Amino acid sequence: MQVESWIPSSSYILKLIRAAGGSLGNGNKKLKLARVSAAVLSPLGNPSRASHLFSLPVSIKTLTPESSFPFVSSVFGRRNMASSVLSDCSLPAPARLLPFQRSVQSRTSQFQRSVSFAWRPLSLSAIRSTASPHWSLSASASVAVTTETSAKVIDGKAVAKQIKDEIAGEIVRMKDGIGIVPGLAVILVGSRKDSQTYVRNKKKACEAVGIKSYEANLPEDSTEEEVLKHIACFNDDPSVHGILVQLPLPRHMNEEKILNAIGLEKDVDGFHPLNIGRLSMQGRDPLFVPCTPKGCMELLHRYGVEIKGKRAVVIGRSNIVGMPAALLLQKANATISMVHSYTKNPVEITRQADIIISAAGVANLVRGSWIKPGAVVIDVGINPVDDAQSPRGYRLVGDVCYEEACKVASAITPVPGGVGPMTIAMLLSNTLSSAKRIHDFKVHVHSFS
Ligand SMILES: Nc1nc(=O)c2c([nH]1)NC[C@@H]1CN(c3ccc(C(=O)N[C@@H](CCC(=O)O)C(=O)O)cc3)C=[N+]21
Repeated sequence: MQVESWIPSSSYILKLIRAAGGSLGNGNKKLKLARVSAAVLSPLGNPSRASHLFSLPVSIKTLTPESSFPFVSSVFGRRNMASSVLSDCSLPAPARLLPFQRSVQSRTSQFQRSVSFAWRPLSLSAIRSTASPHWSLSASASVAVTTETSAKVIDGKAVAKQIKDEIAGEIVRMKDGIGIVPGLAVILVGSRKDSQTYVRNKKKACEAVGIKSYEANLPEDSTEEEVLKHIACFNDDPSVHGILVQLPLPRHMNEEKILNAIGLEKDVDGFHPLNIGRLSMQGRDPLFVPCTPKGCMELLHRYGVEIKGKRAVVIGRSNIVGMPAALLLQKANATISMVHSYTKNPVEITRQADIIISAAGVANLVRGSWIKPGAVVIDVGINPVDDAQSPRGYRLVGDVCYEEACKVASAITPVPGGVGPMTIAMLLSNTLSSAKRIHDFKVHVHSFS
């Protein structure tokens, strides 16, 4: 199955809703408690599948890619965006149909066993040589193994900040050494609010570390040729070391054709098929690794999580996250399984994992019961759920029911503040290493990139 073509069947959506603790059927009592709110994004703006749900007692929103609802399933990209915003696992307990029922005693002992794998209690050697004293301090707090277990929070924001500081230092070194400043060009087509926000954030991040940013904003109705012309221009521009075409592109454009036009040596997103192809081959290395999966791996490394020989499950198989994440994990010698919309027993498979990377784009899909005690959980999902309390009218939640997962996992990334900031840090890192490669500037021993 191609993720691009994935529109979940209504039965799958129902399964997800149930898995997330929602209740859809008979029994008013259950219903009252479940307060399920589901949003189904129809890639064609056609609510046909969603309409099955209208007959059910859940509140459904049908979204189109043009909808003002931001950030829908960024992990899936455009045509494939199908997101169920399900009952929040912070809702009253009865909505959680899959509680963890284990005695405190046994849970503790299981933790002690698993912690020994996840945390070589973070000795300095477990952390990459780039770790600053500041960092090692925060990372060295080991996981509390108490009766009231709570996962260590993998602080993506702090790691990203540290990486950005390292990058800024390297950029000064490069500028002083050879008078070159790395440049990143971002092409944005159309006026999606979420894309505009992402592009703005990338620009700010570039400025903060000393990368020069270039921007091409094209109207929604631009032709493919116009986009290709801009790419050709940036390909030829020696001050540009990285080119990023913000996804998703408008529907009338051929994403593959456009991404293929980016010069391989400037493909800082790592989406070029040759880069992805090399990622999948033994003994080959891509010029660039896609930013989000690279950020996930960096978090695992910096928190001293051993990958070799471990069982890893990746949920979702998009071109930009799930697939490259699985390829990276297997390159790091994990045994990987991929869970997707056709997987018959996702809970059973996910529960075997020592490391879970979830990139499904479905809010609260992964419940506590999906997680093996002591597993490390990386949550890539950035799903908006309505929240009247929030100034934006929504808040972001991950694919993982954080509250439940905290009690089972040994470490977990929060949303926001987990993988998201790492994606941007990796983009800066890829841009810096591109500039270094193009200008043959020596990689600093301690530099990040
Ligand atoms: N060519 C291309 N490359 C991408 O890498 C790419 C893309 N297109 N299209 C959209 C997705 C999404 N994406 C994110 C980057 C940062 C955050 C991020 O920093 N998130 C913050 C929260 C932001 C907020 O609060 O609004 C966090 O998780 O803490 C999220 C999502 C990159 N993408």
